[in-house]
Order: sequence, then C-alpha cells, then structure tokens
Amino acid sequence: MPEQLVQVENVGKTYTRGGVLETALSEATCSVFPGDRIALVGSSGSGKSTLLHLMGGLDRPTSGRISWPSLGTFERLRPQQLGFVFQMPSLLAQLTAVENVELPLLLGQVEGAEARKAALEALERINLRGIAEKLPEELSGGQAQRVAVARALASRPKLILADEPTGQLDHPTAQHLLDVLLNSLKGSETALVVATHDLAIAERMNKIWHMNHGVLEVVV
Ligand SMILES: Nc1ncnc2c1ncn2[C@@H]1O[C@H](COP(=O)(O)OP(=O)(O)OP(=O)(O)O)[C@@H](O)[C@H]1O
Repeated sequence: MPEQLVQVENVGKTYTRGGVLETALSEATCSVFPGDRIALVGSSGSGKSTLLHLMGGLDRPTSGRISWPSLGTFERLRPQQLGFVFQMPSLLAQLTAVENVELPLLLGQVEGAEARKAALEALERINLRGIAEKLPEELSGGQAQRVAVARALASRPKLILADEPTGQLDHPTAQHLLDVLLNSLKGSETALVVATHDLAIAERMNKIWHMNHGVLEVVV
C-alpha cells in the first residue's frame, strides 16, 4: 500500500463565537493516498472548508492529530508539494496569466527561466497557452479559474486541495474546468480532493466523502 499523503485521526475543530463554543468538525478520521480523486460533499456550513484547511496545514486542529507521512510536518510542509484552488481565482490584477502562475514558484526560490517554463507548461496542460500574456481583467470567469488551476498544478504538487473551485461558474464551464483538471492529472499520482455542492462534479471522482454538520462519513 502506498504511503498516505495526509492522515487525519479523530480530528476536531471548534470555534468560540460570542462566548458560545461551535463545533465545525467533530472526530474526523480519513486518509488521502497518491492518485486519489476525492469529492468532499455536504451542505453549506457543514465543515468542508474547515477540513480542507486542516489537511493543507493552513489551520491547526483543536483536537486529534493530522500527519503528512510523505509531505513533511506542520512546521515544514513544503509549499510546492501542495496546490490550492479556491472558489475565487484570486489572481493578482497587475500580473499577466503566466506571471500569476509562476509567482508561487519564484517565491519558492525556483530560478526565473525554470519557473517560466513550468508556468507555460501548466497553462498548456489546461489548454490556456494562448492567453499567457493576458491580464486577469481580459479573461472570462472560467478562464481565470483555469489560470488558478494552472497555478496549483505548476509545481507538480503531490496533493491538490480545491475548495468549491467551480462555485462561481455555470454548469458547462464548471464541467469544462473539471475536464481539463482531470485530464491534466490523468495517469499522475497527484491526489485531488475537491469540496463541492455539485453532485455532477462529485460523480466524476472515484471516492466520495460526506460531511454533515461537522461529521465526516468516509465511504470505503
Ligand atoms: N474562523 C471561523 N470562526 C468561527 N466560525 C467558523 C470559522 N470558520 C468556520 N466557522 C464555522 O464552522 C462551520 C463550518 O464552516 P465551513 O466553512 O468549514 O463549512 P463549508 O462546508 O465549507 O461551507 P461552504 O460550503 O458554505 O463553504 C460553520 O458553522 C462556520 O460558521
């Protein structure tokens, strides 16, 4: 059995709001393996983002344990091994598409020419090579989100965490985004976890996790 990328054991997350303790996630246990394609489904406010943030090391659990057996530790999670896609593309307005894609690589100390090459390859992988020099304001919503996907793919991470990546897109554009993402990962060991409300998207994955009021049900 390959080594887990993320192991989540009895993990809980609570918040105190207005003096009241709220449980966002309760005793969650799950693992992500290389090559997994996982849909994390559940209604709004059920705890999907909370779990993704914890799995990506963006937040710490209140209880339980998360480990990244083949990615490092919380303090030393190497950013290039993880790719994030959020609901909004969050591209920098003054940078072109290719500059947005290469920025995390440059910040991760990848040398300029190599970063540019990887960014162009990532755009190519999602059929966006032609818009490399465009600014975000010149892109459609679907194109901008695909640039955000290219940014997540560019470092060839071992794990991609996508939080409602198609939430702002109409149905055909959402399906197209998923097509290019899944195609670009075809045959690769990169694992993908997608939080979504959209069952048509969930059906394209090979595992479905259900989140219900902070309780995670993993169907094995
Ligand atoms: N920083 C925070 N402070 C207080 N409460 C929070 C915080 N983040 C999340 N919560 C609460 O935790 C619960 C789970 O939120 P979460 O964002 O994980 O749900 P979600 O399933 O991702 O929702 P959506 O689909 O709408 O994005 C909600 O009740 C939310 O209000």
